[in-house]
Amino acid sequence: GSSNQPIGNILSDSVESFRDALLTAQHIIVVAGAGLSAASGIPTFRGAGGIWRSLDAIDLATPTAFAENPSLVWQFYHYRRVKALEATPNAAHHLLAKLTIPSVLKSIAPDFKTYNLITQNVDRLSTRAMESLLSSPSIQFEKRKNDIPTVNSGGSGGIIEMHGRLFDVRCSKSQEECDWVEEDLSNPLNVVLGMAGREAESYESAGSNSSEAVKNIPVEELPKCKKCGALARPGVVWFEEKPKHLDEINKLVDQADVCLVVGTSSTVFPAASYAYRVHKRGGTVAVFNLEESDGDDHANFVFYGPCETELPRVLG
Ligand SMILES: CC(C)NC(=O)[C@H](Cc1c[nH]c2ccccc12)NC(=O)[C@H](CCCC/N=C(/NCCC(=O)O)S[C@H]1O[C@H](COP(=O)(O)OP(=O)(O)OC[C@H]2O[C@@H](n3cnc4c(N)ncnc43)[C@H](O)[C@@H]2O)[C@@H](O)[C@H]1O)NC(=O)OCc1ccccc1
Ligand SMILES: [Zn+2]
Repeated sequence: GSSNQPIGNILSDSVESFRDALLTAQHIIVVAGAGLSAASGIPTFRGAGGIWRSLDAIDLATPTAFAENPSLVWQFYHYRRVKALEATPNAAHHLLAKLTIPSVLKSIAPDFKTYNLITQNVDRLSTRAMESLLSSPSIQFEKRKNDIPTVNSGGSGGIIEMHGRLFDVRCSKSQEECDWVEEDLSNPLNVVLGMAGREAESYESAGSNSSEAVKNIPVEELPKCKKCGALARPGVVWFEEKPKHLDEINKLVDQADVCLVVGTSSTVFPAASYAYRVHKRGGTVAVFNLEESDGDDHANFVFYGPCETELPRVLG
């Protein structure tokens, strides 16, 4: 573990001991981050992945950046929409989805009552993994046997997208002023963004990652609210903005006795505080990460390596 390990926080990587802890688990939560989608080709925020057109992703995901340059921020999110549409869920997404099947989860956590995924990712890959699970033949049989949860069915089996959804488009006015929002999977989202994206790609393939590739799209050509005609924005939660579903999440965090921390650097709050809260109450925390992260400080177990192989190895 990292040098500033608090005294007494013995970190184990024993699959056996972790599986033992699951035998008495009742309320299981998973807190996931960009590392969950890394194997699907979605860049993470840290390292090279976090740089778009030589701009830091974290600086673009703010209300200020959008107010100052909506053209730039829309091209950033359009790029991520294209990436996320081209991507497919990986083994880690599928494993976490499969655990929503009671008979599957019971085989490793016989006493479980609730299981919920709290994701910081906006790429919709966990939902797609769930949708393909629900449409798979074996599930149809299981469905008839006992009630399979639908996505976000409150209580258990839910996928909670606390930082919003990349494919949601909403009015840029405040909720109170205009509550228009719709999920729009069209690619491109609009012609101008499509053209800008394609031109940028030619830049990129010419090896220059420069901000020159960013077009200056007039605001009136950017996506519009279909209710009041105002400028629209991506339906994600930007820094300084209140995350979604906080009440439901806080209830789940307060009752959880097992928390899996998957592919997150545990640096963005309040998401980074959940494992700590479970650990402080004597719950079991297991971190799945390629490498050491701040999450190790409040964990009992750590499984270093790609989560797309470690999750199936430890929980499959
Ligand atoms: C930078 C940080 C210090 N700042 C914050 O936390 C801020 C401010 C703050 C609030 N409270 C605090 C307390 C202390 C300090 C600061 C704060 N928080 C906020 O602003 C939040 C909102 C934060 C949400 C911002 N939106 C995102 N995303 C959506 C948009 C978009 O995506 O564009 S955050 C975004 O960045 C974060 C990136 O972190 P990760 O997902 O973990 O990704 P990262 O690249 O960092 O790490 C990847 C990890 O995976 C590992 N990995 C890689 N590959 C693999 C692999 N294959 N397998 C396993 N692991 C792997 C790597 O090793 C690495 O560890 C995610 O949360 C992601 O969603 N809002 C808020 O607090 O509002 C107030 C409020 C509260 C209540 C009521 C009213 C108002
Ligand atoms: Zn509107």
